[in-house]
Amino acid sequence: MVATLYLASGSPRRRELLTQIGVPFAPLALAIDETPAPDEAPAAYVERLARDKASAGLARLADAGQAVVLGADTTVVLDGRILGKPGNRAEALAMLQALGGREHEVLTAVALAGAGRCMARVVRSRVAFRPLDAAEAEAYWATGEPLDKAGGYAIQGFAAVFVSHLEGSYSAVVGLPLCETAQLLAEFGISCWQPQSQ
Ligand SMILES: Cc1cn([C@H]2C[C@H](O)[C@@H](COP(=O)(O)OP(=O)(O)OP(=O)(O)O)O2)c(=O)[nH]c1=O
Repeated sequence: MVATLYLASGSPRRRELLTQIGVPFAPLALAIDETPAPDEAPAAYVERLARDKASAGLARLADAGQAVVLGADTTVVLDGRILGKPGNRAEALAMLQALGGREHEVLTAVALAGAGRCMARVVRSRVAFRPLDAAEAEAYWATGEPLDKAGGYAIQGFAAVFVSHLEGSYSAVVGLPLCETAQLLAEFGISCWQPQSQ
């Protein structure tokens, strides 16, 4: 019997990305503390959060024996420093100014929990921004896009005009590495490209 997949995420991007590869799922709302531990390395941090989201989601389900839960986490890393979601305008402007004219990393982890195990993958991408001035950062803030995005920007949105180079996984930067996600799903017997009626 094929397990039911649950997506433990409030991110509309993750819902869209999973739908893009033809994987049906049920949404699962979760609240997880996303504070990094002291001196936690960025890759360890995103993997821990993705695993926590998947495991906490599974623990919430009555039919956990038949379920697989997907959790994911994305963070931006500049000079080894984790840039989470900006809490306000000043933080967003500072992040954008710091990212301008530089290359940074985007780390996304995806984890699947079910059938007594939890498997995770971490995907690392490099993104370069062209230089941007204070007025552009301010104008970008005014679009409303930065607030709920790691690093204060959305590559899939208006911030695309800042991105001069990308090396790695575009879907991972948006929030879910689709190649690695499909491989993990296959480990749990869940295929992609499923007909919509299923
Ligand atoms: C860098 C970048 C991040 N993001 C988003 C992806 C994630 O939604 C968000 C990072 O925060 P996350 O904590 O990874 O995810 P979330 O809080 O939105 O959703 P949940 O924890 O419930 O799964 O930033 C973009 O949409 N585009 C980008 O270019």
